[in-house]
Amino acid sequence: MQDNHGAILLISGPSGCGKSTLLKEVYKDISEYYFSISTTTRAPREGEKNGVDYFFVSKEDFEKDIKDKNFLEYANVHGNYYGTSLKPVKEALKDGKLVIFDIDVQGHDLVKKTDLCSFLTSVFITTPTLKELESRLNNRATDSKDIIAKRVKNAKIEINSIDKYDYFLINDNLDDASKKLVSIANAARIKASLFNKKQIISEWMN
Ligand SMILES: Nc1ncnc2c1ncn2[C@@H]1O[C@H](COP(=O)(O)OP(=O)(O)OP(=O)(O)O)[C@@H](O)[C@H]1O
Ligand SMILES: Nc1nc2c(ncn2[C@@H]2O[C@H](COP(=O)(O)O)[C@@H](O)[C@H]2O)c(=O)[nH]1
Repeated sequence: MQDNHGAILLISGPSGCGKSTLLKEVYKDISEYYFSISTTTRAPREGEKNGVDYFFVSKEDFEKDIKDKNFLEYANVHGNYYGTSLKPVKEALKDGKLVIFDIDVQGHDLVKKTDLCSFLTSVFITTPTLKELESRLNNRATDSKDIIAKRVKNAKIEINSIDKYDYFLINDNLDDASKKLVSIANAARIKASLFNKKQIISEWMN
């Protein structure tokens, strides 16, 4: 019986709640993972590297990828395209890796509709308050006032999707939140391994 199962850990949450910061902490404590690097039409921020943070592409190239069916999911988020490439995700799952998605609520809904949903564990992350979210976006100082206002406005819409997720995590104290996320990542592998139920039942019956 195969015991090397792939799994998907999908995290969403309003811009600035600390998803990337939390993931950096989690990577210190988990192994055999693959972070799905998204493709986006957003301009790179200072310090962001192509192929590390995102694959930064033009709108035309993104639309060609849509046409060629290269995405598992894609969405317009805060005015730009973002998408998850299907091929590397499938390969990582085949290799038994824990595949990590940092995607928005629309992407979550779309992944849930695909045949990869059996591998999925999802977590919605927030700050304790909306004020704290705004303050983190301001302190991060990577976006203009207009962009921050748009992201805070969208946060109020995104929070309504909270009940669609398996877990809800408040990123208040970073250390506490990252420990909880490590536990969820480990549970995600166990959940995906239950996929083998049918195989076990059929072995018992034959
Ligand atoms: N627990 C925390 N307490 C205080 N500040 C935090 C905490 N976690 C993250 N931050 C800070 O909040 C800011 C936003 O964090 P981060 O960039 O990780 O958010 P994000 O959810 O990945 O945002 P986006 O969706 O825009 O990519 C950063 O400046 C980060 O240092
Ligand atoms: N539906 C998707 N959403 C994605 C993807 N990659 C990132 N995101 C989400 O976009 C926002 C904004 O990110 P930022 O880097 O511009 O601050 C954030 O909520 C991400 O989770 C994707 O491939 N698909």
